[in-house]
Amino acid sequence: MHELLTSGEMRAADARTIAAGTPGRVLMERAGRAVADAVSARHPVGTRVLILCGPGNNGGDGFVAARLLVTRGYRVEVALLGEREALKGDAALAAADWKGPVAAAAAARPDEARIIVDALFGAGLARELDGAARTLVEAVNGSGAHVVAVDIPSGIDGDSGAIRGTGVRAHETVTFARRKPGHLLLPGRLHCGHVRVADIGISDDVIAGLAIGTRANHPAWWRPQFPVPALDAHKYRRGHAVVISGGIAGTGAARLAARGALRAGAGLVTVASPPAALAVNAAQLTAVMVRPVDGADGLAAFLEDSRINALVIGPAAGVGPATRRMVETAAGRQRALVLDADALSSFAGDAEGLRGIAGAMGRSGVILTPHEGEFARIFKDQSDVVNAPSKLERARAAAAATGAVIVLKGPDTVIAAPDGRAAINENGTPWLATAGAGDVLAGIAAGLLAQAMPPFLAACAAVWLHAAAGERVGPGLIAEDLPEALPAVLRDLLAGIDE
Ligand SMILES: NC(=O)C1=CN([C@@H]2O[C@H](COP(=O)(O)OP(=O)(O)OC[C@H]3O[C@@H](n4cnc5c(N)ncnc54)[C@H](O)[C@@H]3O)[C@@H](O)[C@H]2O)[C@@H](O)CC1
Ligand SMILES: Nc1ncnc2c1ncn2[C@@H]1O[C@H](COP(=O)(O)OP(=O)(O)O)[C@@H](O)[C@H]1O
Ligand SMILES: [K+]
Repeated sequence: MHELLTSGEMRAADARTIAAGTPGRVLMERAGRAVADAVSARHPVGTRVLILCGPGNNGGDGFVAARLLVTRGYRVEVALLGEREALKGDAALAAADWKGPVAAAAAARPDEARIIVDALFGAGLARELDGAARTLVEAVNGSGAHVVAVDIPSGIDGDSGAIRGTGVRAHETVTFARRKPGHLLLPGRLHCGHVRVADIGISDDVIAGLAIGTRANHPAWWRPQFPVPALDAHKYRRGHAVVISGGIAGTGAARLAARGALRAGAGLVTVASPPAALAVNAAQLTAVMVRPVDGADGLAAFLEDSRINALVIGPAAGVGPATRRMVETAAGRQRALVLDADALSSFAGDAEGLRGIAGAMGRSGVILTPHEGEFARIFKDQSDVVNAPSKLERARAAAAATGAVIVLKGPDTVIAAPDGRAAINENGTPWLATAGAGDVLAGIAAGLLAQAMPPFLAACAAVWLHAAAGERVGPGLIAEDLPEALPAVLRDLLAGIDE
């Protein structure tokens, strides 16, 4: 149920269902019924409902909802954007079954409605809203009515979440079969309100047959591979993660990451500290160990210990050749890697260099955790990456370009694998927008890599756990709280209580 369908994939699902014997008009009837159900679930019979229908099948769903709501006793008004004679196919059939008046869109009075059903544009949105469509959407947004969007708020691009000209701000959205990327990606998500998925008879088999590559990031699909210590576990079986510390004025970030890795379950975690910062690190670490490691040569010597199997490089590490050499040293010794912050900025404009790193890693895997600023810095010369049509596709293109798992952070974090799989995260809280939160995320990812979780799933799990920890702490959250919130999050996760 967590697949996210593009408009093209939804069309394919529709076509396959119709080919298997369910007429399109029946799908539309079920879609319209789900919209009518959403209205009648919350609003008393007799309430005035304005249904705004567009020129395509989204409008057809609106005509069905109008007919059903009248039979249930609602005071329904229908306004159509475009000419009734221009309606085609199932939408024309649905309009013919509506026996009430149809006003022109220009005559609609959104400000007088209690409820507005937005059935203007759905998956067929093809360009920016302008003219009458734009005026109507702006009137809806200014109306104060409760707005129910059909499929996706009109003006929101279902594939990218972008606003095309202007976009309806809905209180709830009823979509069909599965959600679409635009329901999760910003700014689309902010326009959708509560999203409910209605079953209109597109089967799970049809969806499975489409081999959908994008999902909402949900534990259901990575929990089976989530590392849980066996009865006879010992710490070395749970992996040894290492975090490279910055210099004397920049040690906190590494400690945050290290604490995240330890709480995520790595058996041992060591902060590898420049000798000059050793005392600062040592004074503040207990369960996390600390070792003096001097530059790339020091790291090479430290990595003689083959039990060290995952590293975080980047938090407060410093931008420049010294950090790059650390990354190259770790990659050459085929340890799983999480590259964050300064390690990413050390590859500004050099996606090719990162590709070399991922190429040197063999099967160990590398996870890159850029925020938007770092992402833009790395890929500034890769127009196919920076100009991809959505955050989802940018992350996917970046993963393909580097051969690394990409975690493109933010309120709608996208996790993408080089093989094209991608997940959009939806849990979390804006309280995570605080210094050091990203360092903890890098550490959690490394903790899972140390326990041999496959890199893409480890990245998905880390993002979800980090966000769930953020939700649990909530107001007042500081980065130090996140590792400490993990035990309760993990307990619920492993008990199957999904947040
Ligand atoms: N695919 C499916 O499985 C199902 C689809 N259904 C509905 O069908 C919708 C998709 O229908 P369509 O493909 O007909 O597309 P839409 O109804 O979303 O929009 C297409 C129409 O809008 C016009 N248009 C697009 N962008 C415009 C703009 N910016 N300004 C003015 N006009 C614009 C197009 O010329 C076309 O006439 C879905 O969103 C859903 O609501 C449902 O009936 C149930 C089944
Ligand atoms: N508004 C938000 N809602 C949810 N999560 C957020 C929001 N803003 C930031 N985050 C998350 O917080 C973390 C911040 O990381 P980052 O930008 O690297 O900050 P820092 O470098 O200070 O640690 C990321 O995991 C990001 O996804
Ligand atoms: K709509």
